[in-house]
Amino acid sequence: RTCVLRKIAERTPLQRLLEHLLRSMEKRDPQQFFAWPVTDNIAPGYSQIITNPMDFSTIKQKIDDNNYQNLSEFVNDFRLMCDNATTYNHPDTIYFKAAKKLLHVGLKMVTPEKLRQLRPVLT
Ligand SMILES: COc1ccc(Br)cc1-c1nc(N)nc2[nH]cnc12
Repeated sequence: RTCVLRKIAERTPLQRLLEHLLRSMEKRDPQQFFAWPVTDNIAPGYSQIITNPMDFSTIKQKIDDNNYQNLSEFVNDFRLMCDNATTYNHPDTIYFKAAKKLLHVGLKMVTPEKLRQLRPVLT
């Protein structure tokens, strides 16, 4: 009988910060346009136009894999996700507009002032 030692996934402080920010950002995407990877079925030719796809589920996986070394890498993926939507979609589409709004709201969550307010909550 092999006794497998289960490594309980302990969260680093950075992972806890990023998970909190991810949850807050996901709330600002009620239509869930950014919840999952964009497929070529949904958006014809997407994979040819967007070379570095990104979405919230991928960001979540990277947090769980402890793939982000710092906040900036997380913010870069968030920005990439929004920029992809404004690259592929025309300005008069709901996706372009949703991406612009989401980027703006999301970046406001990571200002020094907002992060200072978070410290006691997360530590
Ligand atoms: C996962 O993507 C979607 C899911 C459901 C629906 Br309806 C639309 C999208 C979507 N469509 C397009 N053209 N551009 C995007 N950028 C991010 N989302 C999208």
